[in-house]
Amino acid sequence: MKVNFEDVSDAGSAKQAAPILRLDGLSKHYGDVIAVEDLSLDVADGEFVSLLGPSGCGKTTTLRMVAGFIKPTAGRIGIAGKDVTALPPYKRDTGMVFQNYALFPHMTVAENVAFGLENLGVERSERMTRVHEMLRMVELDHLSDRRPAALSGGQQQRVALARALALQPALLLLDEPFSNLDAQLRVRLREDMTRIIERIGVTTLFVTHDQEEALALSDRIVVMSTGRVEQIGSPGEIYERPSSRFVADFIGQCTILDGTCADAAFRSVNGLRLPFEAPPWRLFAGAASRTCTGGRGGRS
Ligand SMILES: Nc1ncnc2c1ncn2[C@@H]1O[C@H](COP(=O)(O)OP(=O)(O)OP(=O)(O)O)[C@@H](O)[C@H]1O
Repeated sequence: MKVNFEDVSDAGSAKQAAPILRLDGLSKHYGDVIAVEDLSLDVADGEFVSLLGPSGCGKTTTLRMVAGFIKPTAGRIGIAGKDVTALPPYKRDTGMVFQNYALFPHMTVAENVAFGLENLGVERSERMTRVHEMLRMVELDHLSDRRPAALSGGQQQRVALARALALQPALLLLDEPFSNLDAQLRVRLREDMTRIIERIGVTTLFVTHDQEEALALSDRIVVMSTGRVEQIGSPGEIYERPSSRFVADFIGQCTILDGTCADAAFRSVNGLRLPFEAPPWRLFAGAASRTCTGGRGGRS
């Protein structure tokens, strides 16, 4: 898929419904290692898109190029109507939540959430209003004076989300935010986070290697393998019409007969063997406040 990059700068004009994120031919090579190769993608306003694939497929490199922490070898990145390819992270209008929370240990919860706002020059009273609004949203207002070490993993990750959202970013970047949490907490935090993200309506790019998570949460999924895009589609499309053996294998461990996923194939989800008609997002539909039509019910 190739995109025309020229109309990104029209995002503020009346004629567009320009994407919030546009990647055009994005590549990253480390010598002979191809981390990401020729990735093009548009993410619409309010969309929740997952980068999904096995370890080493280039998900994190892609997210970090979008955030501005890694310089692409080739290609361009547009965010909210601006070519940001050459801009530093703090000028990109993104908020990021990392796998390991990345909170400042010497600061209180409120100070952590306020930190980015201070850097942006938001004045004190506005800063305090936004900090408490965000902490109320993640239900941690009562812990605003605690330091991160006195919080559980789930609470720390909610602080990290509050910190990212306090910046009111055009694009929220989530780098495996649930992977350090135990299974039960993971599901609970996932529900909380997706409810908040949906309420705010912020456009989100989410990195995960967890098929079930991607199927349950996403409007669209980008399946990657060895730096390349294998398929982009809604959870329903990816699950029911995998475009390659790799996608079929990776998404559902379905049985492949004669090169196609056979109708009789069964998929394994949480140790259960499910027939094709019971796609896994249905298992999460209630938990993740989703409809049963696939992922987030498709806002696009
Ligand atoms: N600084 C680097 N130097 C050389 N190779 C790198 C570097 N960073 C990443 N790579 C390689 O680029 C490829 C993509 O890495 P990346 O971290 O993006 O994968 P990933 O899909 O996020 O994997 P994981 O799920 O394990 O985090 C891998 O083969 C990795 O070894």
